[in-house]
Amino acid sequence: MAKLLKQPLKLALIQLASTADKAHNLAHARTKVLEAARAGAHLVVLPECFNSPYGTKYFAQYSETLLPSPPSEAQSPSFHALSAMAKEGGVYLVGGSIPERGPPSDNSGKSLYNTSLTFSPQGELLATHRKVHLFDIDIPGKIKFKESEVLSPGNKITVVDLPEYGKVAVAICYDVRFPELATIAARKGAFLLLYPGAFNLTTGALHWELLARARATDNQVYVGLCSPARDMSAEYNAWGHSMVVDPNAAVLEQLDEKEGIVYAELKGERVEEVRSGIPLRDQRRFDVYPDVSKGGKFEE
Ligand SMILES: NC(=O)CCC(=O)C(=O)O
Repeated sequence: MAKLLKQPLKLALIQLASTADKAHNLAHARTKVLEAARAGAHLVVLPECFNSPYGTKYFAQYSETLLPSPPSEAQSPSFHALSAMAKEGGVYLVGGSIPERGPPSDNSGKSLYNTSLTFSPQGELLATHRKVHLFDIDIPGKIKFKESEVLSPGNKITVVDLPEYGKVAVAICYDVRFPELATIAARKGAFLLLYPGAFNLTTGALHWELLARARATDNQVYVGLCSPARDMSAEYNAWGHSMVVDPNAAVLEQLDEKEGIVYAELKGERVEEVRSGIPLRDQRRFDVYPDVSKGGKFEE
């Protein structure tokens, strides 16, 4: 069977310290992406909302228009900055996420999205992922957040082909809580699930590592979670702890809450070794439950 990951890949997750100043954030992201590229990274990832503060009241103010594609510099300075950093560094770049303004995807009339752009080492746009599961939670006394007050959800699963390496799935933060999305992406051949994300101090402590390791265990793939650095003067305090987990759910590297870069060397043999030791792929019972990756529906 052909390897899912064709050759070793050095992954870098940038736990970026962002501010309220978009131009500064873009310039700072460039410095860190080029640092990762100089360190030999082939695939570099930025955090969720890396160019803005994270909060429902900021999405409209920081939003950019991506359509028609490619947008002009005035429509989307972040698109152009990300494309240029990927090209300058000669790396694949998953550009975290940015607030996007676009036509509404449903009848809510809401026209803002939380959107991730992936670029090739030549600076070409390879994929766009709009956050599918919006972060709506209410834990009394701890945290209440409702992205759906202002955002529309995306409607597709995003798997990007990096021709020299293989397929990578990109989703955003709260999407990690939904195992179907990860399983469909893995069954479509992804060797790595990447989630730019900004968990908080309540759920981060409880679930961040657990979910990364769960998605790796379920699917026997690498998982990368890339957070902003924590800023206690901001309204939303990100958990940090960007991490890479291997296909057997071992945490390969993890940061604390401060700015930094996590590096990990991903190998196709490791995916194969884990899958041949515990051969879940040959043991599924699609006679008992449907194959969600083929659009199967459960019938009682
Ligand atoms: N930005 C997000 O989607 C946050 C998700 C989160 O904190 C969670 O607990 O899930």
